[in-house]
Amino acid sequence: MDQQLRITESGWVIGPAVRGIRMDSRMVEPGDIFVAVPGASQDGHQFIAQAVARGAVAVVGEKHLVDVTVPYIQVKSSRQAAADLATQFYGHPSQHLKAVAVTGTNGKTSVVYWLSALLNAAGIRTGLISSVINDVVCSQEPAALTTPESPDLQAYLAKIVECGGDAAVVEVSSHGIVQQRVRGTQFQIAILTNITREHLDFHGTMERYVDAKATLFRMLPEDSLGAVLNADDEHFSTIAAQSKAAVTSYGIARGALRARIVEESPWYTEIELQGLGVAFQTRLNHPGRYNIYNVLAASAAAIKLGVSQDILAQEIPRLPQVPGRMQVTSRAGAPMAIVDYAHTPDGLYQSLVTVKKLTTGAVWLVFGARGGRDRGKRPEMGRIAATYADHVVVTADSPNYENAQNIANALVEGIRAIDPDKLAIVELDRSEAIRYAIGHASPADVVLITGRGPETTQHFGDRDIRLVDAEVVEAALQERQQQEGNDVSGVS
Ligand SMILES: CC(=O)N[C@H]1[C@@H](OP(=O)(O)OP(=O)(O)OC[C@H]2O[C@@H](n3ccc(=O)[nH]c3=O)[C@H](O)[C@@H]2O)O[C@H](CO)[C@@H](O)[C@@H]1O[C@H](C)C(=O)N[C@@H](C)C(=O)N[C@H](CCC(=O)O)C(=O)O
Ligand SMILES: Nc1ncnc2c1ncn2[C@@H]1O[C@H](COP(=O)(O)OP(=O)(O)OP(=O)(O)O)[C@@H](O)[C@H]1O
Repeated sequence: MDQQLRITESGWVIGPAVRGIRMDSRMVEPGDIFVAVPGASQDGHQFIAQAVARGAVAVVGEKHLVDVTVPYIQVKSSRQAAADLATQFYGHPSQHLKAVAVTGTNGKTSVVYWLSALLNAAGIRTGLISSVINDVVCSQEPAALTTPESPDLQAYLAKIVECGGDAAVVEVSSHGIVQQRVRGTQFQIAILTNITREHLDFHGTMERYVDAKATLFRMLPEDSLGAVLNADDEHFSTIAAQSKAAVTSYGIARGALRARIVEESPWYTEIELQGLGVAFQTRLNHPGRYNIYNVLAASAAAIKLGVSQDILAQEIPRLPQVPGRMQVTSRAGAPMAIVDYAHTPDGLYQSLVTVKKLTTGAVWLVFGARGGRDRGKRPEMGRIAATYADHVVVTADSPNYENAQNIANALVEGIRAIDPDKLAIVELDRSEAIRYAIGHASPADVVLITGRGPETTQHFGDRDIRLVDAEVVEAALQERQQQEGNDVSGVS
């Protein structure tokens, strides 16, 4: 076969027989180009022979290698090459779309879902790339990462174009930015929700974490529709200063688009949106002040993309439930159970203060912390749990390769520092922990289960367990009902 990959002074030349770009040898099919990436736990260069055996027609890598049996091109950065190759191979799909990036510590998925709902309601056919699903307008599949690797992202964007999409809303993690997964994607708008502590295992310091987020805004072309930034966030000025493109701000206290709170109830907020050419009153049927920020972010971007005030006023009250975010299950005579994805200190704080307003009873919190991630946030999350919950059940999240008991101990340390009496129990079996809280709570109480939202798999080293919090909640509520039925029949 003719050589299918060359690099020239003007860039990559990809042959007509190339079928795709792969960074994982296990996914290689005949005709693919394999890009070997040195990773945190493995080195992609070790898998070149496997990729070639599976039919790779060319290989790109960072090491000097002489024994590769197909054309091998050495580059400075494999991740950069993968992004450049993928963007070119898929025909620069973002240039045919209104592409919007959403980044921030918390709220990305909510904003991505809500913005795509607003755009679709306005007749702008919108694809959605998120940590929950990747929806390419004519089909969708579950997501593996928050931001797909660059070849996958470009393939999704190309599919959105092929399916007749007009826009794409992409959830962009800080890992994704640093690992160049969005390189080559031409965004028209980049949204920042907020920046609080997270992922310091990966970034090292808050300064580097903020700078990783800022990279996305440095990437925005001057003639794009610009940055949409939370004016109430403490990092607003730092990020705004780095955008060459226009900055549109939003907020409750300040911002070009502001939300005046007309009426605040535990379950909804009546808000008046003012600025950017709109002024109207509407109702957000999702609890929590943080969701006002999420709707502001989505609305500001929607307005920039031409969505009218009438559509916003009509659609905001029916914005969808984001899977696993404040997902409520209630049964008569039993405590209300809420599954939420809060997994950062600020997310947990927001979630707890919101839930506290939903009940006159006590708040039970069932939570853990993910293994292999930012250890420093654990005692802080323990302190927040003890401050805002009435009873705390410590359990396992996905421990990954860490010891679940050690993770729990770090959470307990934070709880004990505030109030040892808040700790109801440490139960590492997550199903049992949820059962315990639902079994012991009073009907007026709320049981909040945080950290995993809609996730379906708990990872213990190399062992995976299927576990969906909402399913365990259902089973626990049924058990409670049965138990109460038995108790009543026992009495009579
Ligand atoms: C910490 C991190 O970002 N890890 C990512 C990184 O893994 P790594 O560097 O450890 O890769 P590795 O396992 O050492 O393998 C190195 C290379 O060899 C390849 N390989 C590996 C095995 C094999 O048999 N054949 C093969 O070709 C891998 O595909 C990879 O390209 O590169 C891999 C592939 O390029 C990613 O899949 C992997 O994401 C893992 C799955 C992950 O969980 N990442 C999380 C931390 C992540 O990125 N999360 C953010 C969001 C976080 C948030 O918002 O909370 C996200 O965007 O999803
Ligand atoms: N604007 C916000 N500010 C603070 N906390 C928020 C905000 N929006 C949502 N949260 C909390 O964070 C949790 C995760 O929300 P969401 O999934 O929208 O964020 P995310 O940034 O996409 O997280 P991830 O990237 O890890 O998927 C929610 O369940 C809620 O508890």
